[in-house]
Order: sequence, then structure tokens, then C-alpha cells
Amino acid sequence: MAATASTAATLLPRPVAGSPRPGSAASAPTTPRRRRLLALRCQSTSVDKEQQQPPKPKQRNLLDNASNLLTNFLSGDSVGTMPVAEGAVTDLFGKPLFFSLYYWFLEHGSVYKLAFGPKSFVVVSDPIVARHILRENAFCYDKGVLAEILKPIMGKGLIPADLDTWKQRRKVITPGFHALFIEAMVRIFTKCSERTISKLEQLTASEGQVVMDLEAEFSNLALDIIGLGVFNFDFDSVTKESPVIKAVYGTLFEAEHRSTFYIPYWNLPFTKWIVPRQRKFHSDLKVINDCLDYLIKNAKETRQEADVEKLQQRDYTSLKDVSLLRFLVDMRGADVDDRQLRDDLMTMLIAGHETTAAVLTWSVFLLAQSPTKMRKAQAEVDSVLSNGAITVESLKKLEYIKLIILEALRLYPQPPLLIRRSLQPDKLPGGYNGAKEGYEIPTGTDIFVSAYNLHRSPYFWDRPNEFEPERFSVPKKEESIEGWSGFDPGRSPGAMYPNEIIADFAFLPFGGGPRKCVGDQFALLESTVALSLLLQKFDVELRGSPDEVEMVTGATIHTKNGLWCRLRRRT
Ligand code: HEM
Repeated sequence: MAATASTAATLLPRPVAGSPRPGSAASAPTTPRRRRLLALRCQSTSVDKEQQQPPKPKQRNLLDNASNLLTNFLSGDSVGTMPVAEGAVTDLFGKPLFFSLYYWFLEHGSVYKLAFGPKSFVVVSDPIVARHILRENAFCYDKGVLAEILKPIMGKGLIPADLDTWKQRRKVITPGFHALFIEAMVRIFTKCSERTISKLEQLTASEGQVVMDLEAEFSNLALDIIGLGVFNFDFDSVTKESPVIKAVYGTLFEAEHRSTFYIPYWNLPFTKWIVPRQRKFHSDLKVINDCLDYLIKNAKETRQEADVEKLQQRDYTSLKDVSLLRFLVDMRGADVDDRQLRDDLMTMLIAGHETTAAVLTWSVFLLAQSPTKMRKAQAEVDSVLSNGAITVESLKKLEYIKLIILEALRLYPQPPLLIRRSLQPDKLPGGYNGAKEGYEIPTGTDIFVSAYNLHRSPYFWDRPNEFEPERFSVPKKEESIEGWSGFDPGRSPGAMYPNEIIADFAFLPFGGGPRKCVGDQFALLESTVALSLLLQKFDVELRGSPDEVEMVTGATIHTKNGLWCRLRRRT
């Protein structure tokens, strides 16, 4: 179990970026919060400058051999003829696990068993197998270790929920993301992004340029947006700090710590009172819970019950509170206890915050290295946003910006691994180049579907490690791969973005199947607004070389010390 928790690192939430690199002319102050978070970071590695290639796994030492012996003793060859990669336990401490998973994928194939410490995992890097697990036989799996780690924070929220709770809550939450809500959200995205831009304009007022940690700015922006959109609470973290903001980051940080710590000591009795960081975690959680309880109480006191269809037709332009909480409370027949509502809100807060901040960070990281693509994006923004307010319709015309965001999600998927555990025996297809007869999966098998490997697979993508947003407009039919329908931009008519259907599960920007992200449109439009408004006003250059930007894993792939960029006002 300890190893399981550790290896779930890549899925868990993370705090804001750290302090400036030595020598950088930082203008943003390094707050105590950020210094504290930085000091406690643990997994990192440099990005290979040439192609963002991950470093190779290192040689195994005595500890690794002992741990693999233990694995074999405990789990034997229970997943049949599947190739076995023997992971080095020490890899857990050196760099993000998903880098090693990539090399083992190239070495062992797209379905392999990873013997890691006293536990084994099945690692899947194949679209046909991913489609089976995520969509065709989705209810044969739950979130396994991820749910175990997230339960103390999210309770029975959608991500860790057991299948019965999930079925009830998903049915209620999905209609909340209806068209008029999304339109109202676009106004919130614009208002919050403009607040960030105006801060940047003030900082560049005298010299026309400034060096900033954009990852930290995006993190604040995403927090403000999710607070307003989900429960009508303005954190205003772009301009200030507050006990609630500190508690949110503290909680996110603890979740990351748990995911990277080898022994789940927090499950031991009394640690809640004895271990200082556990005491702090529980007091942070209490601050957030008190805040959410207050907002829920308020929403319930002002409840105006109506049928779903009526709620979806409300005049959102005149509503003071357009949040998802308002919708969930007002929905007739969807009464739940406050505890469940709080779990839903907490889940959305965590799921929708760092993911969006991360995709914005990596979009800028990639664009800053491609001045031609940045100019192309700016030309599009200038022509589309030159007249009038930002609307869903105008955002649809920002085709290139959208493709940049998706290409950033391809290269840096958030989260890089999707975690599942089989609830009953299953048979996985062999996938491309796998065993013809497939693979038997016993009950309780832990599975990592590696979006990172799928998105960079040399079998399904041309030049997989290169930044080419234009690739999404080009069909790719691969007759030689039996069972995979290829990449066809026309396959999902009306889709807002190139999704998992278009790529037949070789691309999972928001997952796939019934447990696909509920906030995909919200996130995509939010990122489009924020990136467009930034590019409309500023040219962005990386401060230092790209290979100095180190990757760290939490819920998302993020940087170790922030994304330090020089912003110059556009003339
Ligand atoms: C760029 C931003 C985002 C990315 C890349 C992203 C990605 C994902 C992915 C890959 C999953 C599937 C996880 C799995 O199958 O194990 C997921 C699930 C989820 N996401 Fe997002 N997400 C983003 C933003 C959001 C936002 C803004 C919200 C809410 C407002 C949200 C709420 C959720 C929820 C509730 C789930 C669980 C769905 C379920 O199990 O039914 N996400 N997300």
C-alpha cells in the first residue's frame, strides 16, 4: 500500500510555484507560503532541451533489488504472460515516475507489469486498451489508490466516489454545466483574466517590461475563477492573501506530500494530533470546510427550487450568483446533505484549479520557444478580439489558441496518469503489438493508464515530442494498426475541441468514457480567455533556457521553481 500511494504521485494536487531562480530579476515577491511550499518539494527533473525527452531510468541498487524480490514474492506472476518491468524503488525519489514509465513502455511494449516495491501495477500506453478500461468496461474499475489518498480531502466527491455515489452525483452535476452557465462563466473568466492583466500592466508601466513567475500568476487566476464559478466566492488571490487561500494551498500541498511519501503514516492513530504537519493539515481543512459550510448554508437559506429545465433557462445575465452551488441547491429533487455538497465543491475546487494553471503554464512555456507560433497566435487574437466583448461565439473563432492549449495538454497531460483498480476479473485486449490473446486481469489489479505515454507514442503520432498545434487539423489513418480508427478531425461533429473520440483514445486531454472530466468546456474556454488576453497585451520570453525549467509531479506536471518569463508590452 505504501508503494501504491507513492506511485500515485502524478495525479495529486500541488501548491503554487516556488521562488525565483538565482539571478532572475523577479518582480513578484516570494511569499512565505511559496517559500514554504518550495522547501518541501521532492520530485523533480530537468527537461531535455532538444525534444522535452525524459531522462532514462537509472541503474538499480541493492534496495531496488530487494524490493523487487519482495514484489515477486508477494504478487508473483498473477497477471500472466504480460512483460514485466522491474522498477527501481529509488526512482521514486529521483524524478517523476511517469518519465521512467515512458522508457519502460518503449522497452517492454504498451501493456506491461511494473514490479515496484511490495506491489505491482499494470501500465497501459495503448489506445485500444485504454478505450477498453475507460469506456467499454468502465464500470469494472474504480479509482483505487487515488480514491484512498483523496478521500480524507474530497470525501465522496466525484473523483474518489464509490460507483453508487458517483452515479447519483454525476447525474446531478453534469446538467449544471449547461450552455447559459458556460456563457456566464465566460464573463467571469474575462473579469478575472482582466484583473490579472491589469496587474501585469501596472508592473510594466514604467519600464515596459517585467520578469514574472507566470505559473504563480496562473495559479492565482485559476483559483479566483474556480471560487467564483463553483461557489460564488471571490478569493481575489491575484491581489491579496487570506487565511482561506493559505488553507487551500496548505491542503493541496499536503495532498501532494501524501502522494509522494512512501509510508502512509497519516493513517496511524493519533498522527492527527501528534505530527505537526498533520495538525496543520487538519486545521487547514477545517478553515476550508467552515468556509464551504457557510456558503452552503447561505445558498440553502436563499433557495429557489425549480426543475432542471427551468434552471437551465434562467436569465443568467441578471443573476447575482451564477455558481454551480446555486444550481445544485436550487435543483428540485436533488436534495443532499451538506456533507455531500461540501465534498462536491471541494472536489471541483481541487480538480479545476491546478489543472488549468498547469495547461496555461505549459502553453506559454512552449509558445515562448516558438516566436513564429506566438506571432501567429497574436495575429488571431488581434483579429478576433478587436471588436466587442468576449463571448462563447468569439472564443470559437480562436481556433489556433485552442489548438495550442490542446497541444500543451498532449505534451504535458494533466494528470499524466489515470489510475484504476479492477473490481472484478477482466480481460484486457492485447492492443498494438501486444499478446493476441490479450491479458487476464485479476480482481484488485492496480492500473495506470499513462496519458503521457499515449500522447507521446511513436506508434500513433508523427514527431511525438515536437510542439505542433497544427497537427490536430490533419487526419491520420493508420491501416496497419488493427482496432485503432486513426485520427480524424471530422469524427466528432460539433465538438468544441479535438477530443478522445477524434483520436480514438490516443489522446485523452480530459480522460474518456463515463468518468471523463465534467469541466472540460469550462477549462478550455477559461484557458482560451486567459491566454488570449495575455498574448493580446504582451510578448513573452523565457527567462533562462528551457532546460532550466524543471518538471515536478503533483496532480499535474508543474515546474519546480516557477515559469519565469520576461513580459514586454506589445507596441
Ligand atoms: C485544463 C483543465 C483540466 C484538465 C486537463 C482536466 C482533466 C481531467 C481528467 C483527465 C479527468 C479524468 C480523470 C480520470 O479518468 O481518472 C478529470 C476528471 C474530473 N474533472 Fe477535470 N480537468 C480540468 C479541469 C476541470 C475543471 C475546471 C473542473 C470543474 C469545474 C473539473 C472537474 C473534474 C471532475 C469533477 C472530474 C471527475 C469526473 C468523474 O469522475 O465523473 N476539471 N479531469
